[in-house]
Amino acid sequence: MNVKNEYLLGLMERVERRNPAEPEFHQAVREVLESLEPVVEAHPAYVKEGVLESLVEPERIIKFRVPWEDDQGNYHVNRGFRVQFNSAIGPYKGGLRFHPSVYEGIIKFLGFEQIFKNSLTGLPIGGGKGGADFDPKGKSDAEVMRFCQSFMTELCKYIGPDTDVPAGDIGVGGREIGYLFGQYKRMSNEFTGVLTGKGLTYGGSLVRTEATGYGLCYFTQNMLEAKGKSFDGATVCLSGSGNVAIYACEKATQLGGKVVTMSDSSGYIYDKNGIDLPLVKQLKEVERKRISEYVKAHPEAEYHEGCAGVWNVPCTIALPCATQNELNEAAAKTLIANGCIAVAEGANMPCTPEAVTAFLLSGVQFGPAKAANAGGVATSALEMSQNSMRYSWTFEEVDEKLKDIMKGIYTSSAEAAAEFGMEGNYVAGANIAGFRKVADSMLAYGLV
Ligand SMILES: NC(=O)C1=CN([C@@H]2O[C@H](COP(=O)(O)OP(=O)(O)OC[C@H]3O[C@@H](n4cnc5c(N)ncnc54)[C@H](OP(=O)(O)O)[C@@H]3O)[C@@H](O)[C@H]2O)C=CC1
Ligand SMILES: O=C(O)CCC(=O)C(=O)O
Repeated sequence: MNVKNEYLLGLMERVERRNPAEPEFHQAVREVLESLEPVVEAHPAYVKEGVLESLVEPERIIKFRVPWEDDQGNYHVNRGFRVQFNSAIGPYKGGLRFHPSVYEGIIKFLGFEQIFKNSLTGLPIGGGKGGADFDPKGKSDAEVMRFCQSFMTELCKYIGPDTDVPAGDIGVGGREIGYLFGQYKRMSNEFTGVLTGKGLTYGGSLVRTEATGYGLCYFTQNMLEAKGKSFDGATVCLSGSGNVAIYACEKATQLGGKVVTMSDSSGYIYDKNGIDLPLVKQLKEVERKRISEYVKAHPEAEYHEGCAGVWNVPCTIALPCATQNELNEAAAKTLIANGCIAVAEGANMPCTPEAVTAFLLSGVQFGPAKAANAGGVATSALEMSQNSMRYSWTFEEVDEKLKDIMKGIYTSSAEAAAEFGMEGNYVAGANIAGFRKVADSMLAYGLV
């Protein structure tokens, strides 16, 4: 770990020892602890009163069996998780991921990141995350429904509108949230804002679908403006073709950029004329097909097997929006050599630590996930507010609030970095700004 502070070195060693074989969780904790070195030295109470030790330990981990039946009558058992990481500043809040790669370490890394991200939004939401090692890909709607109902039959015992409010993430979109919400309502006999990302007919918020991708572009726009730059005329490379990627593509295009790539876990497309987004929406949101199908309608575009190659395409702005550790040091160096000036993380932790270091050292503006993709959870918190008020804001009202929140996140990250002599380092700035509000609340509570 890149710090001299003995306490932080010891704490990191303890995290690795107590959470073996969870490299993603170690990576997320290491990055935050590195950023906190100057804060801890300036404020010894955070160490003396055990705040940091508590912060790296989830308040609660729920792990459960999810039995379900497929359309052929075969039985399956998956594993479900909810990590309720930190409720110092509000009810646990964070998405559910359904993907075969899910295990406890992935959910812990995501839940840990969520603590700081949620704090940065300025809204009263704690950090949590959940999911299952279930793969919705290739399953029928009926199979997904049965899985979601079984998952919620257990999860409903531990969540509630003032306790823990899950939402979507990889593999959990509007369809899954509908099935999950329906089952919660049935089990609890209450119509309550217990999930976000709900459909507009049953308590969802306008802009929540678009929010993570739009917010990512608003954050990037703030970052670019600080250097007198903008999206206008920029070539943009995007990875992923799910919820975050689709709406990042839409907003980047509206702001004057030309998005030329998108990907899925099989490969990527390159369309030098700019991505045909209505086609991608049809393929991905409606037909649930592979991104390779794009070139059938656009033979002038290219499809390449292997998603990592997307970063070889020259661009001015790169927005990784697929998954963790998808952009490594070699890819970062290629982007830098090709003239990329800004990278902002739509996915959670998509850049490896070595890639982040390469960007920071070369002067590429870098927006870390905790700050750059916080628009999704911020709009979820706005959905919670609307549910509590039994009221709905217009699209324009929510979009304005989202813009203000992203500007606030940019400003607090930039100011915290500058305060500790790391101007322009938004990684350190976001970690410090997100940490302080949570840590000061924990100090106020005493040892709990
Ligand atoms: N949805 C939200 O509001 C938020 C999401 N995020 C983060 O954004 C990222 C994307 O989430 P979201 O768009 O919601 O998820 P979706 O399930 O809608 O889309 C995920 C996309 O990423 C691709 N992908 C998934 N796993 C891999 C992999 N191992 N390698 C390459 N590509 C992969 C998928 O391809 P394929 O279909 O082939 O699997 C798909 O294109 C995640 O890191 C998530 O945690 C962050 C903040 C909020
Ligand atoms: O909207 C939410 O509550 C969850 C968003 C999320 O999972 C994330 O920010 O990674």
